[in-house]
Amino acid sequence: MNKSKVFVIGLGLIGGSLAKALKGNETLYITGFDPKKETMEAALDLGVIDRAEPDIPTGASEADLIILSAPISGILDTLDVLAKVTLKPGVIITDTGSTKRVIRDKANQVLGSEACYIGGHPMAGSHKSGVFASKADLFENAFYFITPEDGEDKAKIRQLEEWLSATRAKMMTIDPETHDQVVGIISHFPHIVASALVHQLNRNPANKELDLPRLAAGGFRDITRIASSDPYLWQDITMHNHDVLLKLFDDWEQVLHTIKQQLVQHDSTSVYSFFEKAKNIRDQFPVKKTGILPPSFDLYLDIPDEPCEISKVTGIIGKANISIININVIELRESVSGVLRLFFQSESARDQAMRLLKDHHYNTYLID
Ligand SMILES: NC(=O)c1ccc[n+]([C@@H]2O[C@H](COP(=O)([O-])OP(=O)(O)OC[C@H]3O[C@@H](n4cnc5c(N)ncnc54)[C@H](O)[C@@H]3O)[C@@H](O)[C@H]2O)c1
Ligand SMILES: O=C(O)C(=O)C[C@]1(C(=O)O)C=C[C@@H](O)C=C1
Repeated sequence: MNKSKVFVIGLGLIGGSLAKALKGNETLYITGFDPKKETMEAALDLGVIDRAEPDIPTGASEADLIILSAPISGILDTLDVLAKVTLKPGVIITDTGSTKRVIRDKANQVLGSEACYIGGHPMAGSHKSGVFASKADLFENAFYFITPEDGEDKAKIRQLEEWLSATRAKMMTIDPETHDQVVGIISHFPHIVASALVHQLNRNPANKELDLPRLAAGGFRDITRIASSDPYLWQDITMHNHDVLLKLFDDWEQVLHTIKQQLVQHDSTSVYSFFEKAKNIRDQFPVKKTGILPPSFDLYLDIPDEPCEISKVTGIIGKANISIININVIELRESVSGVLRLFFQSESARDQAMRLLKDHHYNTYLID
């Protein structure tokens, strides 16, 4: 069979996950490049790609689809490199960058008019980075933004969507400007807020004495999970969506100012409305299977108070190559058996872990 060649440039979390998903399509042959030698080797060893390319021009010149999945600055640099390569006629170039306007402008500036660049952005990810965190099902049920230019050849858009359909994501066409505003609200600004909450905790004098992270319960952990993301990636994203974010700071300051004034004035009715309105809106969010806010699938189990009990549990799960995204020990005091709460990224991972632990005679249960 004459396979179409997909060349993935940047084999981290997103490039690796896309490569793995696209490998599920037998009509595609996946090649890859990453400037980090150890990432290339790992991508080959893990079977993420079929072939490692020695450099970008070599891989790009043979490709039918080129996917740019480096950090945004790397995507911009790669466009400069691609501009000097003789590409196959009909090749489609897409990217996964978290902002779209800057990349579209650069593609228009450096690629010839015959080149077909169609922007893309899968709306799923993680606070983890790198090829080892990549997963074939990362994008399942998530939205996948496609940002073609007005007048783009419809057959090309269909072809790209068909190749990307192996991700089982939901394709949505949007223009780059609207895209950047939308992701500013639902992704970029929340990352700033999550990191700001961590800074707020850290600078409070009580932190020195009481070690506040130790005391923080689920709420603080949930809302700040994304603050564990790669700082370089988020410097890069926020600097490339600068104008949208500055406007959102104005909105944010207004929201905080309003609730602050209500508290200053002891206006309990308005304070109630503040929380009630947010709850009503939040409660109507559609339930997601995976995607923008990957839910955690939690498993509880009783553990005896014995040395190394937690590492025994994580060892059993780790051996089966199942990732635990978080662990919480509930009421484990000396000589008293406790409850361990394990968080998984998917229902199937949680259920598999449950079966394994049952096989090892642990008492496991689910709580809604
Ligand atoms: N992390 C997320 O949740 C998420 C979600 C959707 C989209 N994105 C976007 O996808 C892209 C990749 O993000 P990621 O999370 O996979 O990051 P990552 O750090 O896991 O992977 C990036 C990879 O690109 C490589 N790289 C760095 N500079 C390069 C260059 N100049 N040319 C080629 N490769 C280069 C790195 O070595 C690394 O392997 C970014 O543009 C990001 O904005 C990220
Ligand atoms: O789930 C996470 O950890 C993410 O940060 C994923 C997330 C997001 O903010 O929702 C991050 C960046 C993207 O471009 C798309 C998705």
